[in-house]
Amino acid sequence: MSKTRIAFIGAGNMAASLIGGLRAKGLDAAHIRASAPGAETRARVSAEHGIEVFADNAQAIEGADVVVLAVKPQMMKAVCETIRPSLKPHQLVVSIAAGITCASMNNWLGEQPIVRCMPNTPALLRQGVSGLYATADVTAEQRQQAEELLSAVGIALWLNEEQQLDAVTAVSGSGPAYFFLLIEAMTAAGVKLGLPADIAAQLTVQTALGAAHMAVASDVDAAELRRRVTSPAGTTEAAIKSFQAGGFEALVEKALGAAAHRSAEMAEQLGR
Ligand SMILES: NC(=O)C1=CN([C@@H]2O[C@H](COP(=O)(O)OP(=O)(O)OC[C@H]3O[C@@H](n4cnc5c(N)ncnc54)[C@H](OP(=O)(O)O)[C@@H]3O)[C@@H](O)[C@H]2O)C=CC1
Ligand SMILES: O=C(O)[C@@H]1CCC=N1
Repeated sequence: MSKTRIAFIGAGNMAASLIGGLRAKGLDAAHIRASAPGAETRARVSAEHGIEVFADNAQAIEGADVVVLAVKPQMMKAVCETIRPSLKPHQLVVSIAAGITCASMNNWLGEQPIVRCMPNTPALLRQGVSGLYATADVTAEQRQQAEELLSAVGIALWLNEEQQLDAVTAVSGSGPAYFFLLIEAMTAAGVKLGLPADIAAQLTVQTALGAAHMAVASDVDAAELRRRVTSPAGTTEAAIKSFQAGGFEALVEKALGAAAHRSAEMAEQLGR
């Protein structure tokens, strides 16, 4: 990784997280470039990370080993078209865009080694998790470069089938939002039960953090950890019974199904 040259197309939230992770892992700022249309974005990312920035995407990818596409899915086609004439066959393209397939990117870019990934926003704190899929053109060295890029901001997990990225998007890509929703709902319920809002929020967030740490550190699964909190005929049992009577598991399955479906639908709508 120390010699890899990386160009980011798009310098928003996710790109800035990845750049921060790479810098923290010791990648020289001179090996990283980024492009974005907004002068403010360019000034911010350059000031924060000391990297060279460009308004022109084609200029940004000059000399790069890895080109990271970190723009919104709706921008991917247009962005691919801006870099296609300058892209060299050996340059690895890494896309983090939701719902844009490798086949679409190959149509827009020409035949090119591609790694398609789905990271998530805890990458900002280097606590992210990503799913990665590589096309057949990707070499072993390029797989390693992609893995090092994503593991600079968390855990990187390889998938054998591209379609599984729809499920990764549903579970972990969008996942932080589900936990935030639960935090919002538990805080509001705590307030309804008589707690001051700041106390309800602290109790909720620290409980989420503690539970996540336990789930990571424990050698038993989440179901067993839950059983250990749930005393027979106690308070937790009353709450869990209420969740389950409301169809909690089925609702979670339905929600994640909707996210995965939307990912596949975006591939269909935006991939042309
Ligand atoms: N947010 C999330 O939770 C996750 C997002 N993703 C994926 O990551 C990608 C980026 O998302 P995110 O970082 O949140 O988005 P942001 O909106 O924060 O960043 C998008 C960036 O793209 C730049 N951009 C827009 N048009 C162009 C162009 N023509 N050429 C070059 N750059 C351009 C924008 O520039 P400017 O700032 O100047 O407008 C901005 O810097 C998306 O595809 C999303 O699906 C993946 C996993 C999780
Ligand atoms: O909501 C979205 O479409 C993006 C992809 C995963 C998280 N945010």
